[in-house]
Amino acid sequence: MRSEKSNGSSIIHRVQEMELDEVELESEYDIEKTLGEGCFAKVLLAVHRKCNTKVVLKAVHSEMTSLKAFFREFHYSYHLSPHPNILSSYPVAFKADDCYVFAQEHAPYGDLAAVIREGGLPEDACKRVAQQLTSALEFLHSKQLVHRDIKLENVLVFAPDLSKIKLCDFGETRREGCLVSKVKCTWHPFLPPEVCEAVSKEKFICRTAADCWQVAIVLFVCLTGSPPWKSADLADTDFSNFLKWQKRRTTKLPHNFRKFTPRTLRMFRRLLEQKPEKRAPVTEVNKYLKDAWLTDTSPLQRKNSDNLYLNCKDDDDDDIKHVSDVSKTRLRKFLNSYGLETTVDQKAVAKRVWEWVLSCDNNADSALDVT
Ligand SMILES: Nc1ncnc2c1ncn2[C@@H]1O[C@H](COP(=O)(O)OP(=O)(O)OP(=O)(O)O)[C@@H](O)[C@H]1O
Repeated sequence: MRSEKSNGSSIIHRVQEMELDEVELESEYDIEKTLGEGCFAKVLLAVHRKCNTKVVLKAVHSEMTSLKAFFREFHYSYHLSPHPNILSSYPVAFKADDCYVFAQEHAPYGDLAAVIREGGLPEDACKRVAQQLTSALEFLHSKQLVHRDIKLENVLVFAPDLSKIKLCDFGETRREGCLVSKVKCTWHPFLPPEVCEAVSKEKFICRTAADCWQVAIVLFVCLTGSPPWKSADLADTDFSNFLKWQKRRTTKLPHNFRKFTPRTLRMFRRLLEQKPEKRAPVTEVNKYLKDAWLTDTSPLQRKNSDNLYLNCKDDDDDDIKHVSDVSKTRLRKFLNSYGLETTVDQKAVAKRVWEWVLSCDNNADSALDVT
């Protein structure tokens, strides 16, 4: 076995902390808009006045996260940046008002949740996502890191035909083998069974296999437009039907898997293996990239294909934003009906975020951007 030092991964496990300068955000940056809002952070598109450079500022509320957690996210984000399918973070971190802030590059087309359409995306676009996401995770896993929160919102889009995507949000990233508790705020349908069954606050071992499961769910959603089940536990009929088929207790293929070719089914069977120790590594996906994935292209998928390429020719940012906002709201509503896995008091978070939004922004327009 190679030592950590010889494969160059030791630096990445040594999270560096530093003195954070206090910066008055509005005096150094023009805040153009709020790009996104997660459970703990607000993501702002800003122009650094002195350099006239457009950057994205991820501002994590200091009451909702520890300095240690902030440094960990900043450290991993920065050190993983060299990979072409990982969002680039800049070596810029500071404190502003009640937030810890670091800077990133801007993804002009938002996240994958905004692109997903009812009926699924065209097969070639899904394969492009598969290849790039796999490459990013291979890189992470080679450094013994586990992302732990692979979902549509954490895959950013740099080209509307999905020929360039990047993985982001390393707030939950941990070293493989360490003890972790459940990710606090994520979509339930994306959780692997070993995480679903862990009791809240209970610690369990962090494994790369969790990312492999989540990649499979992301690909399933890309190909069909919705997740395969509400929750990966036996009480969920869709999941238990899949499990019966997977374990060859029945030949009856679950209805939502019927559009896949035998090769795609094999890929899902291997990546969605119930036991993490038996689950295929993320590189499994590469074995199927040259195969056909869908038995037939549905009319909806054909329409979505036209839209995807139409976006490529369309230079009007506002139109793209409108289409993606509508799509994202639809998907969010849908996933909400499936349940958000969270131990966070959502009302308290929302109240605090709003207080913070109002106190951070001098300008009422940017506060209105928050969805
Ligand atoms: N660099 C970027 N360019 C464009 N949009 C971005 C960028 N970074 C984040 N976003 C948008 O902001 C959203 C939230 O970002 P991010 O996942 O980093 O925040 P978070 O608070 O960690 O979220 P979570 O709820 O997953 O913990 C993303 O889903 C995306 O829509």
